[in-house]
Amino acid sequence: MEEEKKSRFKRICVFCGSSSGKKPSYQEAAVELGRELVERRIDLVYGGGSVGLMGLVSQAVHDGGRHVLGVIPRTLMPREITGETIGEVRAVSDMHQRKAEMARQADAFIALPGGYGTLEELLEVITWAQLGIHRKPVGLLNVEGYYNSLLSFLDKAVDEGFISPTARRIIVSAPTAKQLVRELEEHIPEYDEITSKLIWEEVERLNYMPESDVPT
Ligand SMILES: C/C(=C\CNc1ncnc2c1ncn2[C@@H]1O[C@H](COP(=O)(O)O)[C@@H](O)[C@H]1O)CO
Repeated sequence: MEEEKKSRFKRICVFCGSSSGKKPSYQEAAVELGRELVERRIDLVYGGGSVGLMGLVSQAVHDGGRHVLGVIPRTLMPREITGETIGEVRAVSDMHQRKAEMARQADAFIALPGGYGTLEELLEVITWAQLGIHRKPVGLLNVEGYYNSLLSFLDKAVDEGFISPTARRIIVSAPTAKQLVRELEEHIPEYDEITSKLIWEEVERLNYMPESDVPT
């Protein structure tokens, strides 16, 4: 009998398209990621609802018996906009509260293919990591090279002196869910000296980002 995989993460936040994308491989990757979380006994936090890849990953985690938490702004709650959310639903007042709550609840982040919403969520948690607001790993599931042009752009930003090599290494990318989660498990975050000295009192006061108790 195969031994159950253990994880250092209790809950992972997944950002992904509210659309399904044109290639079946995007949908397969969402289901595969959900199953990988189940196999490692990791719970899910995501943007709520059942549309697009969001519905596929949340259904796979729920079907596997893990806890699913959907964080959703009240405006997006009508079912005709977002669809049915399975598992626990947490209503928040706006999109900013949603990102903060999803980040607070997670020990790591993974972005599947998606559009503006996914990119915005991904770049925000990377920016927060860069500023030392959190120390949670950030993964990019680069299905069939979907994010190659983004990764090339980030390399250009390093070459041009806008992103430090340390900050570039915040993103862990891999082509499959299995590889990505394995790499995130082993990832040791690095910090620029200046940012590691910043104290985010305001952030802590608002209870946005308490330190994760995930061992690094
Ligand atoms: C109004 C439209 C769709 C609403 N549906 C959404 N339901 C829940 N969460 C959403 C929705 N749209 C965006 N999000 C959040 O952004 C990410 C997906 O955005 P993308 O632009 O599709 O990549 C996702 O992680 C959610 O947190 C009509 O589009």
